[in-house]
Parts: sequence; C-alpha cells; structure tokens
Amino acid sequence: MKLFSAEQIRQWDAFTIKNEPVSSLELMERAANACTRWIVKNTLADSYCIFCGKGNNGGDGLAIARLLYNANKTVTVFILESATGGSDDFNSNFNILHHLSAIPVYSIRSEKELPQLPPDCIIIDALFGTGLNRRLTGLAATLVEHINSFRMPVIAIDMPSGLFCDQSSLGNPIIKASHTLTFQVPKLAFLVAENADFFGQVHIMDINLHPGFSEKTPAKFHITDSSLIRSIYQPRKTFAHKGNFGHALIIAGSTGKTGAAVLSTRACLKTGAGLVSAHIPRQSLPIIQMAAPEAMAFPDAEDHYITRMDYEPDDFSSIGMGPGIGKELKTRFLLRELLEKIKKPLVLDADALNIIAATKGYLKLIPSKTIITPHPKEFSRLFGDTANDFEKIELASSKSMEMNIIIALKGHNTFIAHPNGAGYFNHTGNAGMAKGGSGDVLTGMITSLLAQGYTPEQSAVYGVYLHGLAGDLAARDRGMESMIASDIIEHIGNAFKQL
Ligand SMILES: NC(=O)C1=CN([C@@H]2O[C@H](COP(=O)(O)OP(=O)(O)OC[C@H]3O[C@@H](n4cnc5c(N)ncnc54)[C@H](OP(=O)(O)O)[C@@H]3O)[C@@H](O)[C@H]2O)[C@@H](O)CC1
Ligand SMILES: Nc1ncnc2c1ncn2[C@@H]1O[C@H](COP(=O)(O)OP(=O)(O)O)[C@@H](O)[C@H]1O
Ligand SMILES: [K+]
Repeated sequence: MKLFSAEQIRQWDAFTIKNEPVSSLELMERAANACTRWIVKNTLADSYCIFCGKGNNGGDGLAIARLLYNANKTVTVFILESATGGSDDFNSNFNILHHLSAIPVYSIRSEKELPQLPPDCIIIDALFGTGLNRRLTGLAATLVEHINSFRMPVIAIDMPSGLFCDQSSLGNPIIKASHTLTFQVPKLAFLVAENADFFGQVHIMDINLHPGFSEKTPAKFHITDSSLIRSIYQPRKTFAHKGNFGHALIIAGSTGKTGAAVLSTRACLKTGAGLVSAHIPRQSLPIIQMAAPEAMAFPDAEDHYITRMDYEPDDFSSIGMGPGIGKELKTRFLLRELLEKIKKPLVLDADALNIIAATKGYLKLIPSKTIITPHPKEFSRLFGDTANDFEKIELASSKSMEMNIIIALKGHNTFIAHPNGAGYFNHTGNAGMAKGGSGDVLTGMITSLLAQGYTPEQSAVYGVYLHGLAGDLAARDRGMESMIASDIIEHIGNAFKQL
C-alpha cells in the first residue's frame, strides 16, 4: 500500500472531486458519515464535546456534530476562532448547524473562554488535520494542553491536532488521542516511535477517494501488505528436491551466546531453505547439533569464538553472519575476509554490524545488495545520530542508495530501505517481540529466503513481514509477556499458512 504525503492527499481529494465527480462538501459529508458511524458503534457515551478549527478539519467536526445530534446524542461544539475566516466547507457546515438551535456552539477567542467539560463526555478533536503548516503556538497551543488535561477519551479526526503528517513534531503541543479516525490511508506520522504517545489506536475510514489517483501516482514509501507478500511468495513445486531451495550458512555464536546461533539456525531451517549449516565455535558443536539436528555444523578451530573459514563462502547460496559472534580480533579478521570474498547474498546483523561500526574501513567493504538488519542503536553506531525518527528514515534511505545495500531498520514498524529509493514499513509484529533473541530469529529467516532464490529486496520485505506475523501468532497463543524468541520460530509454520 502506498503511503502518501499531506500534499499528495490534498491532490487525491482534488482528483476525486474532479473525476468522480463529487463536490468538496459532499466529500466532507462522506468523511463525517464514516466517522459518525464509527463513533456511534464504538463508544457508549451520550454526550460529545467537539472542538473545531476553521479549516476543513473543523468542517468535518461540524458535520460530525450534526450527524451525532441526528443520532440522538447530546452535542456541544467549541470553535477555536482565528484571524482568518473559515474555509468554504467549514462555512457551509457552520450555516447548516446554525439552523439547529439545539446544538450549543461556543467560540474560544481567549484563554478565559477555555471550557470545563462534563466528565462523562467524549472529546472529538477536529481542530487541525493534514493542513497543519506550522507548530501550534498561542491560544491553539494552550487549547491543546487544556484538552490534554482532561481524563476523558479523545477521538482525533484525521490527525491528532498539532501532529505533522510527514515531518517531525518533536516537542510540539499535540493532542493525545485515544483513537484517531484517519481518512483513506495511514499517515507517515503514525509509523514512527517518537509519535507513539499521540495517535492511540488508528482506524482507517474509507471515504472512497478515486482509485485512479493512487494507481498512477508514485510514492516513495509503502506499507507492506499481504497482497505484496503474496505476489513475492513462490509455492514449492510438487517434484522439488532440497537442491531447489539452496544451502544457507549461519555464522553465529560465541561462549555465552550460543543461544543466538541456535535461534538463527532453527529459524533458518523453519523458513524453508533446502540445507542449513551453522559455523559456530568448537565448544558449541554439541549444543547446536542437539538443538538443531536437521542442520549441519562447521565447528571453528577455536573453542569460544569464530576465527576462520575452512570453506569457500560462495559454495553456499546465502550467508547470515552476526548474532552473538562477539568482537574478538580474529572474528573481526574473519568478517573482513568474508566481506572481501563473498559474491553470494549476505545478511549482516548484530555484532557483525558493531564490528563494522568500530573498525575503520570496514563499512565500505559491505558488498552490493547485502541486507543489514540494525536496531536503532546499531544503526546510529554505523551511520551516526539523527535528531528525530524522520531524519533516521531519510538517512537509512540515502545510505541504502549510496551503498547499494538493503537496510532493515528494526522497530515496531521496521523500515526497509531499498537501493532504488523506495522504502517499506512493516506493520506485523508486536511488543511481545521486544526481547533478546527476536532479532537473531529474523537473521535466520532472511538468510533462508535468500538461499531459496528470493532477491535481497524481496527477502528483506518478506522476511520482516513473516517474522512479525509469526510473532503475532505467538502472542495470540502465549501472550506478549510470556512469549519468547523460540515461540516466534514455533509459529513460522502457521505464519506461512496465513499468507
Ligand atoms: N474535500 C477535502 O479536501 C476533504 C478534506 N477533509 C478534511 O480536511 C482536512 C484538511 O483541511 P485543510 O486543508 O483545510 O486544513 P486543516 O487541517 O483544517 O487546517 C488548516 C487551517 O488551519 C490553519 N493552520 C494551520 N496550521 C496552523 C497553526 N500552526 N496554527 C494556527 N492555525 C493553523 C490554517 O490557517 P492559515 O495557515 O491560513 O493561517 C487553516 O485555516 C483533512 O485533515 C480532513 O480532516 C475531509 O473532509 C475529506 C475531504
Ligand atoms: N514493540 C515491537 N513491535 C514489533 N516488533 C518488535 C517490537 N520490539 C521488537 N520487535 C522486533 O523484534 C526484533 C528485535 O531485534 P533486536 O533488537 O536485534 O533483538 P536481539 O538482538 O535481542 O535479537 C526486531 O525484528 C524488531 O522489529
Ligand atoms: K484533528
């Protein structure tokens, strides 16, 4: 699914008005109807306090007020006055509302007019939407803080007021919504961790914007959805043999972190590679053979960490290196040798990335089309700090293009940057996965997909989606608190079945 900017959404509204055709006011009515239906169905209250700005977001608020009133609800409207007059559709809805004398409408022109609210009401925030063009200050900012001081649930229309759609809002006054009813498509602002306190649960209101616009308009960012994954997925052929699905090698583990090797190797096995081998420190040999008997093992000459390759890396279909390997000098040399030699697809994670970040000259050795899977700290070690999440996403995108690599920046909505400039946000996965070992599982899964012949771009998007889906199924069965990384592996099978 394409992720559009505030400007593109404005163009989409205009395209719909022209080509459906539908009047702007009718489109607003459609939006208000969708919100009202959701509100009536999902809230038990009888009383609603609706805060409106004077743009089209405020126009939505006025139309919702009328529709809730028609549904026999008690409605009070507060309008934040501004120096400029209202938008045309705001004014039209204001005139309609004006004739319904049963709906009280109050103006807020100064701090003295900030209202007290009945404790059993639900607040609807229709102050500002995608038209926000500067940080809120003055009375608007004070009103936002005033609304945030109440304990009642807040339902934001389209955007929590004060939140920018596609740029950082760090430190700004923003409505803290319990639910956001957003129109047609998710917004970039809802995908980044720094905004997590503001939008609550996001619900998409389908207002039937014209499909012609989204089909022909390119977008830089996308949300991975099941239809994309189904288009990538290759079913196994009936007469296939193990040679058709590649031979994956996992290079992982050191004393005290053999678990990372076990998790990666088992995840790799469970994701469909024909053969899986693990290169582990010598002492880990019996452990990996017990924990993953289906895998072959290459024990290193050294007991406690990894020091040398007694094989040709290009004899494997793909290699995943990093989970739990530590940063011993000989391990660093091994990584260098691998980076210089390998021609086959590669995944680098965890300590492989930390070694690269800490060792001068290594970053530029990363081969083209390598997939790296840093969490935000590993990302900062590699590429430096950024002021906010939006800059981090841009930096990931530009580094991916510059270095011709795929970057999976892990988080709640893992962002995958492709070298052609496209970016994919993942929406599967949950906070139950915020535990040691979850990332090791991902490395194994992506390495497995690469071995089977999926391209690096496909493997990253598909692997991250499947990993999150397996995590969601694990959470459903075991609960977010109790699930552990091994449970993600146990649910990979069911995740495949759900594709
Ligand atoms: N037909 C359609 O197009 C549909 C549109 N829809 C709805 O329209 C919304 C977008 O409406 P919009 O473009 O009118 O912008 P909106 O969010 O109301 O804000 C603009 C107003 O705010 C003001 N303003 C901005 N920043 C400010 C600040 N920091 N501090 C103070 N003022 C500030 C700005 O004033 P100005 O910059 O001129 O001073 C202007 O008056 C969208 O989110 C959705 O809800 C739906 O009904 C579906 C159909
Ligand atoms: N709150 C969350 N929501 C969704 N996914 C999460 C969440 N927290 C962590 N994850 C996922 O779990 C994995 C954690 O990886 P990482 O931090 O490398 O863990 P480790 O190194 O301990 O294995 C990532 O794939 C990340 O996307
Ligand atoms: K709003």
